[in-house]
Amino acid sequence: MAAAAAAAVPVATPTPGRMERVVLVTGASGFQRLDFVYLNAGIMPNPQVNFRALWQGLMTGKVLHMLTTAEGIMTQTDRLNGDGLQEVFATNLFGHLILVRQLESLLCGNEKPSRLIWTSSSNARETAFSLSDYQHAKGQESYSSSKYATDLTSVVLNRKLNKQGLYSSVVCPGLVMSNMTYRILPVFLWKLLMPIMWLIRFFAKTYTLTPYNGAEAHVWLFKQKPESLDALVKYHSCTSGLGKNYVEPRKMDVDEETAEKLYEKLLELEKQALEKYDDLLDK
Ligand SMILES: NC(=O)C1=CN([C@@H]2O[C@H](COP(=O)(O)OP(=O)(O)OC[C@H]3O[C@@H](n4cnc5c(N)ncnc54)[C@H](OP(=O)(O)O)[C@@H]3O)[C@@H](O)[C@H]2O)C=CC1
Ligand SMILES: CC(C)CCC[C@@H](C)[C@H]1CC[C@H]2C3=CC[C@H]4[C@H](C)C(=O)CC[C@]4(C)[C@H]3CC[C@]12C
Repeated sequence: MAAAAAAAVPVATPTPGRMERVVLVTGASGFQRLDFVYLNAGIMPNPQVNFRALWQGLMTGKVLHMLTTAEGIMTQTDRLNGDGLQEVFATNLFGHLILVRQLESLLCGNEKPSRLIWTSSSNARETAFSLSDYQHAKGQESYSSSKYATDLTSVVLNRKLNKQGLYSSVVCPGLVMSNMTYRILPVFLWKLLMPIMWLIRFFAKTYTLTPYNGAEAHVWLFKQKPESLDALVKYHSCTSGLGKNYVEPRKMDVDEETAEKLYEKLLELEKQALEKYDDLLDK
């Protein structure tokens, strides 16, 4: 059991709507402690790319920023899930937070520090997020909002739980070919674009393109001492034009007061969700 407990535990993080799976997947009672939890599940439903804006970006010198962050060129349409929550918020952030809170006793107060590693994105943007609409019911940038809320949540978790030996980090894997990106453009088009993207990579180092390259920051973080990491930094997987992988730390644009306020709202929502699913939880 000690060996199992010392291993990194990859968990699919279900949305609260699939609360049964939280208990099933964690099998929490079988472990004495957890060293690493990677929080990676994510969705981007109904993505729309504004190619006209991308073209204008080319004319105005903003194209590289657009190609790496998708700022100003991507929108999504979100919907409510079966629990009455915005689906992107619930999947990309809230489901993970519920999981973390359920695992808190295994993550905190251990001899060795425990680690949370959230897959965020360079698409996270403050202007897409609003405290008064933290689930992003009103806008069309639910993905960006959910990733910004993820960054804020990680910052608060560090403030609250570092003393108890829990450290949280956020990473961006860069642009990776995955099921998510294959829903943005068809696979054949991405394949045709590949030579162009290899060229773009000479200028945009976050064009990691493969899951292997995209995992560079995840693997790098696994090897770092958590005390040496900066809670206000996002760790980006990068690949050079010649294909060498490395990690670039970049300061996040986060306000700690907003982070605290968001966390209060998340805890309130968690309380409501747990009351609703009380009978399913392993007590
Ligand atoms: N691809 C990219 O360019 C980038 C991706 N990211 C982030 O990386 C992470 C992984 O995405 P990526 O690999 O690209 O995309 P994929 O679509 O390939 O993977 C998403 C994963 O999330 C799981 N998932 C989705 N919804 C739920 C749910 N409700 N409950 C449980 N699991 C769920 C999926 O499981 P299943 O298949 O069983 O549904 C799947 O394993 C995401 O957080 C994404 O935002 C960040 C930056 C860039
Ligand atoms: C010549 C090609 C590369 C043109 C492709 C245009 C768009 C389909 C893509 C340009 C930028 C891409 C993205 C940037 C950031 C990603 C972000 C980090 C993420 O988390 C999910 C995917 C991205 C939004 C991605 C999506 C496709 C682009 C908009």
